[in-house]
Amino acid sequence: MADDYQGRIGNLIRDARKHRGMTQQQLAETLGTSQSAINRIERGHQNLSLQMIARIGAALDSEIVALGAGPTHLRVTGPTTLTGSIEVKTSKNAGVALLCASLLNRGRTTLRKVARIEEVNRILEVLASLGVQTRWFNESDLEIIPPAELDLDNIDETAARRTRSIIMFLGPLLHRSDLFELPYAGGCNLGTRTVEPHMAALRPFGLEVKATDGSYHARVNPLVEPQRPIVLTERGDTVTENALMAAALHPGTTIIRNASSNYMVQDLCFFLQKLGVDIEGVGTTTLRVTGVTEIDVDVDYAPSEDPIEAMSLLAAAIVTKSEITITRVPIEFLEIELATLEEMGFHYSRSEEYDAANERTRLVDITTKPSDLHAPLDKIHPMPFPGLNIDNLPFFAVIAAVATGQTLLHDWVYENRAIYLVELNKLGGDVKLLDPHRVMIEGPTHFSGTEIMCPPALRPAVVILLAMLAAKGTSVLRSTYVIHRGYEGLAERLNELGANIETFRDI
Ligand SMILES: CC(=O)N[C@H]1[C@@H](OP(=O)(O)OP(=O)(O)OC[C@H]2O[C@@H](n3ccc(=O)[nH]c3=O)[C@H](O)[C@@H]2O)O[C@H](CO)[C@@H](O)[C@@H]1O
Ligand SMILES: C=C(OP(=O)(O)O)C(=O)O
Repeated sequence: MADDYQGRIGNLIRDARKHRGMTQQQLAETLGTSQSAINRIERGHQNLSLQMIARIGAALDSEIVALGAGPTHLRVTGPTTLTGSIEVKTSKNAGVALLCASLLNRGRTTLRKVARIEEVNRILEVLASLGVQTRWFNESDLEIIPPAELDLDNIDETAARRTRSIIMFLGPLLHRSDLFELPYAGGCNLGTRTVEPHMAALRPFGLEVKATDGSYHARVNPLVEPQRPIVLTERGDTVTENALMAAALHPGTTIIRNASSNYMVQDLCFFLQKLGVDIEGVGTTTLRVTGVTEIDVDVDYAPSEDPIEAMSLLAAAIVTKSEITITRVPIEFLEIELATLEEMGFHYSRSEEYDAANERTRLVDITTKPSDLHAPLDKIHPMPFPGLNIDNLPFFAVIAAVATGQTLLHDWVYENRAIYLVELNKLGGDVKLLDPHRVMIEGPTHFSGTEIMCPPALRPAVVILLAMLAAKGTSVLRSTYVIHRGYEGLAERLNELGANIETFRDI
């Protein structure tokens, strides 16, 4: 039995290592051991101490090697000053949209430099359960090959329920099946997130959905087609993407009004254009889509960089008063954030613009200058693009905390996200919740380290981590899955800039 147990652990470690794209040699170097020792461990020929298992789990930074030891935590020693250069990864939100859109294509889809994050992993698990073959190569390129028929009865419900993005299967699937079920969408716990706009946008394509027992029961009438422009009642990102994907395989022209023109929608449009779908109005709120009856091409596409990760890194530099260079910043999706920061006294320089690999999105490199910030004259609130991005709003909480004066943040969109920002008080902040949508933040704050449980929302969780970087002493951030949902190797990459963040598990 003992041998069997060691063998199973060895297999888990090998799978997790491969999943991270690491060689045995690389893992050995991280752990300060030899490649042959790793080889022995993976073949189940090594008796491992619990401590060693925990160290391997931390090095692989993976929930897969939980080995019953539970979630990962971060121990941060501050205050930190960051130096050096960091590259922005491609976006979570385009990544998941493109994975869903790959279901439109009967040919092979290759996506370049996809962020290796848990949200992507969950969608890959769902795709695998439907019979889609996916394969990572070159570390972060992804090949997706669909089967002739999707195995819709076998959908991985556990994976599906952990992401909001599963809702974007509706648009492509309505072309694949007349009757199917999808588990309810999950994602960040931000209060009620309606799916009604999705149903309204897809009804003109014949989709009727009944929501019961934790599932959406979908029935498609293929004879129904849009008779007039589809007017979205909300300018939402995923609802626009769903309408686009439904329109892509609808032969004829569909007009979508009040469409989101946000970054992930643009990436999806560029991808669909490569699949042969004609789309006019990309970057505006009226999209004119002329679809095709079948898509069967080998397509290669590189999504653009993540404006939210870029904002997170800017916030890291600002709260730690550091000079760092953030490369590959998608500038058109960060202009209002930067203008607001400039009004607050933030100094930086930027390079000339250059093209992202999709040849459409404009990028710059930004070098931050340590600055003394003051509160803005007006409140800060988000708007659909080209406004200040709703996912960037939480970062203004930790920035406002280090600025002198009072800043009002108004998150009119989410019922529950602002609430988590009050957690900054545990680190010495002065954040008052005026109502579920508004927080008043008074600075400057001298953060000091403490232990905090990760809020169940990605951006607020990262906000707390950034405050910990600036905090004096040791902090612990517990249960960090939610961060891995949207950021690849954030702790390791911040450590490369000089942060002191250790990943550990309870054993
Ligand atoms: C996978 C993905 O791409 N997720 C993004 C997407 O989620 P997603 O498109 O799923 O966003 P939701 O549909 O949840 O919309 C967010 C909230 O905004 C409200 N709303 C939205 C638009 C509008 O014009 N009026 C309005 O009231 C909705 O009712 C909802 O409460 O967009 C959100 C808002 O940009 C981002 O936070 C998410 O990161
Ligand atoms: C709210 C977010 O994501 P999701 O839509 O995946 O929950 C986010 O990216 O901050």
